[in-house]
Amino acid sequence: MAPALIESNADAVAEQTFQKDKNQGSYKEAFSQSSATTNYDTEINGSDTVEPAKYPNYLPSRNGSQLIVVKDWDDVTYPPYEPFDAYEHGRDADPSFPNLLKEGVEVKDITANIGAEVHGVQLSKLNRAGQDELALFAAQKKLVAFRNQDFASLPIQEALDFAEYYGPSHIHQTSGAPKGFPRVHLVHRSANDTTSKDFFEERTNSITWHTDVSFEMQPPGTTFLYVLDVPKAGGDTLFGNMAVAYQRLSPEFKKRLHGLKAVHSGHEQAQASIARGSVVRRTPVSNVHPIVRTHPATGEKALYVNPQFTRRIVGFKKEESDYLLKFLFDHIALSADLQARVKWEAGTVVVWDNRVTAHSAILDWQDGQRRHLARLTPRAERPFETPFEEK
Ligand SMILES: O=C(O)CCC(=O)C(=O)O
Ligand SMILES: [Fe+2]
Repeated sequence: MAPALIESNADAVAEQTFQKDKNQGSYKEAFSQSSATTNYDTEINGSDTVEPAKYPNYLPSRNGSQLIVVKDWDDVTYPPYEPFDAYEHGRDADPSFPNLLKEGVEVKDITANIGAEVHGVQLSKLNRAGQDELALFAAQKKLVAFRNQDFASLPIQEALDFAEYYGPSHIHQTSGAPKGFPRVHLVHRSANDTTSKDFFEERTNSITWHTDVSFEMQPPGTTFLYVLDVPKAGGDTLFGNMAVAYQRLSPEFKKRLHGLKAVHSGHEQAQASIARGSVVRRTPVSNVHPIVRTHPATGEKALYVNPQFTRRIVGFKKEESDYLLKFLFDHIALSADLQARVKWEAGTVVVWDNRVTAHSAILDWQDGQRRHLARLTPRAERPFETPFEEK
């Protein structure tokens, strides 16, 4: 049986993987749902009795975001995505970052392999050159936590306009959105939500490594996540450096991975949403991407597979594919030496590059506290690969 957490939440923001139960013709959850859930059932538009949201304009709304409940694939809100020419602003950046990291700005690496924390920059005030530098800086550091930002207090449209410099927003197929802003992806667990207990009745941990919506033909690149309400302790987000994960492999193993492609599927996430009586906004898709992708600004190669959406290596038999993917997923999950966790505090905006990282929410905070974040998700180029190079 699926954990009660799934059943009591109308929508799951974090991507999930479900397995088809062939006998029943229904979908069963096969992997953990992360802590990132949007709960329509217990709270709509701020009717929470425990602790009001600091940013009620960012609470999930069904009507405002034109969500509809669909029972089959005929009745969807948005048409399929068409290919578009992505422009990589990181390529235009001055690598000495004169507009982003002006004198007095403090940059502290979070770990040796991934992440930086920055004080003294106001993202919303960056000029275009500074925005270009931000794309390159995020690609190099993989994730950057900017503290004391005004993003959450800006009109939502202004925050969206800032992010859309990097590419057209992704509209999530199942997640919640604030009223009138379907292009904002919400991560929300209300203060009166007590379903984590049920979750851990069924699961030993909540870690769900993924890269966002990798099933799309043109998945996101530079991505923004900012905090609205945060628990007193816990609710951190884990990030892993997938370029270092690639570099760690032996030359012979890397050579074998080059040229391989894998199927990434969004079908199960959509089906699971329908099974919960929730929403699907677009006909679900699968896409094939290279297992090693190259970053368009840095030229760096990175592993591009994740346990939430990557299903099968093209051309391999099932057992071969399962075996290799299990190794890669374990490699990503176990390599704490290429990971960092972001501790959210009021005013934090994390900018990360979804092309060269994986991440996971962590469900560990005490019930009775709201956790509420918003994600802006510009879409980028179709993943591509460049040949293996002997180092
Ligand atoms: O809730 C979190 O910490 C992360 C959620 C997430 O995976 C996302 O917004 O892409
Ligand atoms: Fe995510």
